[in-house]
Amino acid sequence: MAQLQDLFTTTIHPLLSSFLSLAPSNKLLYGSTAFLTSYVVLYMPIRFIYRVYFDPLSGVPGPKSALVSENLNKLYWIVVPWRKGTEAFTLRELHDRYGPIVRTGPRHLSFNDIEVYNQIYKVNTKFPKSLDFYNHPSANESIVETVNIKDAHARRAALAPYFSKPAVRKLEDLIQSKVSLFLSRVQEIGTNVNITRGFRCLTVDIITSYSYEESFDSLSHPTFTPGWLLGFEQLIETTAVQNFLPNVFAVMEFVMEKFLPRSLVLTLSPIMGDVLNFKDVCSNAVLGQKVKYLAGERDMTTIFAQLFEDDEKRGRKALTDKQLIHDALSTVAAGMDTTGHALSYAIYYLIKYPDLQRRLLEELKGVMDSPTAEVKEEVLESLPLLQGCIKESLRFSHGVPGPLPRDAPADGATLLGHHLPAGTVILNSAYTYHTNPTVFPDPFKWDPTRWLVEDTREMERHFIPFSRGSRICIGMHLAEAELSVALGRFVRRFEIGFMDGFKDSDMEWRSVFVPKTTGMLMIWAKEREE
Ligand code: HEM
Repeated sequence: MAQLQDLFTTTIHPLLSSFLSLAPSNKLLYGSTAFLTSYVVLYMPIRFIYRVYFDPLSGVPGPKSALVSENLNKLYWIVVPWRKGTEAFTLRELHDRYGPIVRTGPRHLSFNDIEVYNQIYKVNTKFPKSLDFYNHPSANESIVETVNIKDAHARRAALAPYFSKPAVRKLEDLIQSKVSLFLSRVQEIGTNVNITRGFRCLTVDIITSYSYEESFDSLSHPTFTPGWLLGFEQLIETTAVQNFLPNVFAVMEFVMEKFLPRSLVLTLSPIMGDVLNFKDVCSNAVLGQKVKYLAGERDMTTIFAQLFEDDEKRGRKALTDKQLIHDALSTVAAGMDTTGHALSYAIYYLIKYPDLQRRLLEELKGVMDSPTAEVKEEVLESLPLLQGCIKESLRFSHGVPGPLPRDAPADGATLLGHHLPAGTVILNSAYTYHTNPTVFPDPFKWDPTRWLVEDTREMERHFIPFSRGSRICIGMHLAEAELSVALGRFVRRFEIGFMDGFKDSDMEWRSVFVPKTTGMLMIWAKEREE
């Protein structure tokens, strides 16, 4: 006790007194330096030791460097240029090194075990989407980012009837007519066709016609490059930053949207300008429709119309304007790039492997006697090689390749023999499952014939482009119909080839929520003679 008193009078007291006698600006400087130093030199090492040896997750294998700081881990994927968007690849490597469960951060566990996956992504799951990830200010009130299980269930229930298989069958005329328009536009352009963007325009015109009665009319753009698409491409680039600094992004967005003329925003930050333009297109579409609906135009058969009013029978409130805008934005995003990307991969590989293209053409000729013949989706769905090409392209594009994080429930969970306390964030990446060499031999080979064998059950069990369970992709049947009709009719109609200058490396991707290729798929297309 006497020693403590000595320490106080000889060291601490003089230090404190001289600190208190400093000028206020010096006080701030020395105070923050002392705080930062003790944070880095004392707090961080002690916290690190606790995480490595004493934390409830300390028994889970994984790189110890990942336990230093949650924020540094996130920052790593944002600021190191060559690591941007490569998290999915790293997670797969970590599973190769450490096994089916890896601790990838202080609170983060990644899994590579399909039974665990099925337990988490199931109907009536107790594992909600994690706010650690679903917090992007531009979409955090959308259905996709609704983390509360009950709220998400109510919002899905309102949309589900519009996306069931029978409902999508009723959309066949719309899908076929948009595909016809798309094919004639491709024929007209003929050379230097940016088919990556072409497929995006096709899928977005379908989903916007269904959502708002009027499509964005992207297919009529001379080069498939409408302004809003550039905005979308920029928005998707900002997802990691939005996730890391949601409040900063939200404030920036708010200030730029409400207080600055758009021309100035476009000069100061072209990315933000494009993002806001894209947001405007989506919000004008949905709010414009709401005005018409509330003015008495009630005979709309679109997805959004029923969300403008309370549904007393089901105890559901009308969506707020912010929810409507976020849904409009995320439905376009969810439905466009995923489908477009799978179609681009199919075309890329069919050009690369002409023998497979010839085989597919023969199959298609069996149901379409001329390059421009009509064919029902139902018929295309029954063609084994076409469906093999679609499955393989979905396996290669993954839907969302990186983790779709879920939280451990409030009372924790035990997975693969480890207890996960509440607050644990659980990661599962489609990329890891889709490239498992035991299930998909030679996994990086695009091989649609792997789906033509008698027993595909093991592959199907590991095939998760649309996710599973109560948060499975709501647009899955629509996407499947678009994929069959667009790919089948495209290959039957055109001879195709790469443009000079196109390189295989243009199709390499990194994950910005959805995959983003380094370049665009540039092709020529010429109508077949027979
Ligand atoms: C090949 C095409 C598609 C793929 C691979 C795909 C994939 C996915 C995946 C993996 C999820 C789960 C995301 C998560 O857990 O956070 C999802 C959710 C969703 N998808 Fe798709 N999607 C496709 C097409 C579509 C289409 C055409 C629509 C049309 C509207 C759509 C609308 C949605 C919506 C609204 C959700 C959120 C569901 C929820 O959170 O409960 N998707 N999709």
